Amino acid sequence: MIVVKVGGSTGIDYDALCEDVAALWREGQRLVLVHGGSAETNRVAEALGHPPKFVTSPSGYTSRFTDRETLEIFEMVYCGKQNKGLVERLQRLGVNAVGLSGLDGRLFEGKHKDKVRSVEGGKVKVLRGDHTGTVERVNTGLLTLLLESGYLPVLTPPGVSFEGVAINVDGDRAAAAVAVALQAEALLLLSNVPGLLRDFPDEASLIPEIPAGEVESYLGFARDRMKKKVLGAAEAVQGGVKRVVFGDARVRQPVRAALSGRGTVVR
Ligand SMILES: Nc1ncnc2c1ncn2[C@@H]1O[C@H](COP(=O)(O)OP(=O)(O)OP(=O)(O)O)[C@@H](O)[C@H]1O
Repeated sequence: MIVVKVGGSTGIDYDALCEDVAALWREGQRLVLVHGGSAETNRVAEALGHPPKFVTSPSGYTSRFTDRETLEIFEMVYCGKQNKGLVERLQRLGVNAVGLSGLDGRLFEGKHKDKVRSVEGGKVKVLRGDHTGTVERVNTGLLTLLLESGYLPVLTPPGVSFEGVAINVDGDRAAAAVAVALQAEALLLLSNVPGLLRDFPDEASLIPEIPAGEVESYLGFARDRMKKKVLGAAEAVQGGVKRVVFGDARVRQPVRAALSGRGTVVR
């Protein structure tokens, strides 16, 4: 079992990704696909007159402030355009893909965080009305049911709170939770960079390998949202996933490339 998370940043080649996924699936590789949609969500939010707002916590993590309207735009893009775009590509390639959000069947369940602390102009402010959370429980039973019946699950945030409210969860960390829940042999986090760069955006500064026990000490190289990927990788290896790869989703055969060790390999 492998879990592949493909981001939603600009430059990602979704056709190449789906061709690779479909070929591997036909060869018998069990797989779950998780995806993002941040760039398109920003574009649609601007177009709808509700521009995105990002907050940086005192510990340096950046996240989308998700009020109810943002959550609805987020769902339109993640559960709509992005999810169905991937499912359609896979269906055209003969793979019976099923697209679900973390709300469906309580696939990604966690605690609703209504408040977020944000550093603005050197001061810490508390913002209320946030719909975010962290995945604490994965509905493994539903995933197994689908996989055992021959369906390829294509999963996306949002998740669901214990009270049944939609919450924006980080896609990389959700993918890590799925990989741990399914005891996957590998988690591939594919985005629009070659891997974790020591000196972002210099692509020649790729870090080829990170020992599993030292992932968190590499957080310092990651800026803004890359930090969540590094955190997700740490959570996956701590949860028993043997290998995590930060790979490039702009290339042909991006899944095979990451599986063969191209990118940043954590093990
Ligand atoms: N040290 C670094 N190495 C590589 N990328 C970095 C680094 N620091 C910051 N980044 C940024 O992290 C981005 C990848 O994270 P991001 O969450 O934006 O991507 P994604 O997973 O494709 O999107 P989504 O949030 O839609 O799933 C890169 O596009 C890059 O701009």
